[in-house]
Amino acid sequence: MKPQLNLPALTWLSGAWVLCTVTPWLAAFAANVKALVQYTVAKFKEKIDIVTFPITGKKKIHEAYLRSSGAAFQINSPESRMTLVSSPDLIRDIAVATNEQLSLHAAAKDILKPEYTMAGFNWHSQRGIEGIGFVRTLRTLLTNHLPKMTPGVRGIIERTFAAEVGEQGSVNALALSKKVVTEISGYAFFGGDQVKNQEFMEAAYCYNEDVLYGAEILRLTPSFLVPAVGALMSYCLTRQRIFFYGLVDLIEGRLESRQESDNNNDVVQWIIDTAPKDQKWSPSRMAFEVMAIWFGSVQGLATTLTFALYNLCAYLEYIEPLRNEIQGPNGSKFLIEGEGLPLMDSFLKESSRWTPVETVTARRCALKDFTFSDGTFVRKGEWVCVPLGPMLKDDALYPYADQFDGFRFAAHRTAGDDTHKQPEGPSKFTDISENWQVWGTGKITCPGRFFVSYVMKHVMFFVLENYEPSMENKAGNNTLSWRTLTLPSPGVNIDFQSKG
Ligand code: HEM
Repeated sequence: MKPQLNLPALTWLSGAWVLCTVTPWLAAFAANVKALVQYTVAKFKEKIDIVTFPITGKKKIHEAYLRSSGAAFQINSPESRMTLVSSPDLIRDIAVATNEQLSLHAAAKDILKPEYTMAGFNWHSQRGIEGIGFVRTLRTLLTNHLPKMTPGVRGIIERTFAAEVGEQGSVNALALSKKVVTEISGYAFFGGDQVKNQEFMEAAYCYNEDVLYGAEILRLTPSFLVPAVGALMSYCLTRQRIFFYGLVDLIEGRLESRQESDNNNDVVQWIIDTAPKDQKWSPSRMAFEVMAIWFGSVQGLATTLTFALYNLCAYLEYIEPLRNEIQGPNGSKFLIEGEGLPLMDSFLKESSRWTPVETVTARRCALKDFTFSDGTFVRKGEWVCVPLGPMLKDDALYPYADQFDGFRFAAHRTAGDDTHKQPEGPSKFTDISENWQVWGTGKITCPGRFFVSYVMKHVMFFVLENYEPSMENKAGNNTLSWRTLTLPSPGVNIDFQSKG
């Protein structure tokens, strides 16, 4: 008998074979498609994050900080992926990293594009290779000189307010702050004679904004076009050249008349004196150094002062105690010693906590792969930062952080009993601490902070002595966010009524 084909069995068998071989393949295919879709969505989201970062970056950092419960977190920014750390241990990792590992200068170069925006200054990525004379210049020599500057500084403030406000009037707060800060900084940096050179001071006044706007355009330009756009920009930024060559002339003059220069007490002279002797800096190199410090100095100080004036107008109840302080013995002491005024000091510190200009600090570019002590890995070329803005609004660090308390940092015997206690006790505006990252961390802290405190106190002193300030538009939004910055909104005026 011929063997018969068992068709149903065969059909079942081939069906089983198809199921066994094709199903896993189908499953793998589906898994791959799913992974591809997920990857594409993630990449797309990353691109959206990057494109929208200038507008949403600050908010994203704040939200991620709240979710992180103290752990490191990552945010994509147009320049690089940022790893943000807020716990003391991880901040200490940044503080003790070597200059070859994490670089402030490389991150600053990415942001400011100085080779195009600062008259061609292409500084070294590693801090310290070309000396750090600027730290002694600002931290020691300028700070020690502050009390001697007081008559000159008071004269500048008086003249600027007379010209911009008069007996009373409504003026743009940022423009006024920039004017007065530029004049005082000019006096501290270049000396009394150079500030009389109007063309030079006009260029110095505009230089910061030219750098900021120029760098912003280059950051928005596709990378392959940056060299061409940058070269064109350098050509157009004529004020940078006026400022640069003005500084070169000033420095050459100082170097030629060495004897006379010994009488100069200003930043230009101290940069000449502290320049690394073994590197034989040219006048141009010294001029670049002054330009870089000038940029760091004027913009941040003018914006911080603007916010302090805003807060004085927003919280008018502080005017009376602050005025009593300047009219008492603390006021006279400040005019002689250039420091003090504990209530004013606390008010300025609270103002910086309330409205910090920068949301991140200790920004560093990893020059090589870097691993934090908790194992968080940062690839070469990426950035690390500290989320300063969210930390300053954290109840765990600042009790009732969502309330403005102008005297929270003052000793309670001077401030009264109704203020919120800081767990660590009273502190000064210029103090450095683990929680107060406003001035930086570790070996890189702001050497200009004593100058900042001195200038802000003098301007506030003058306002309290002479005016009753208030916001012209009380309901308006006075600030705006761009990237990680908080800036004064355009057109915000303060009404200065004569105190009578
Ligand atoms: C309110 C205004 C200011 C704030 C909030 C501020 C803040 C800072 C911070 C946070 C750093 C450290 C940078 C980092 O780690 O990322 C720094 C560095 C620096 N600041 Fe300021 N600063 C201000 C004004 C000034 C002024 C007025 C000057 C000059 C007179 C100045 C000169 C410098 C210099 C030269 C450095 C670099 C220090 C170094 O590399 O060792 N700053 N500043």
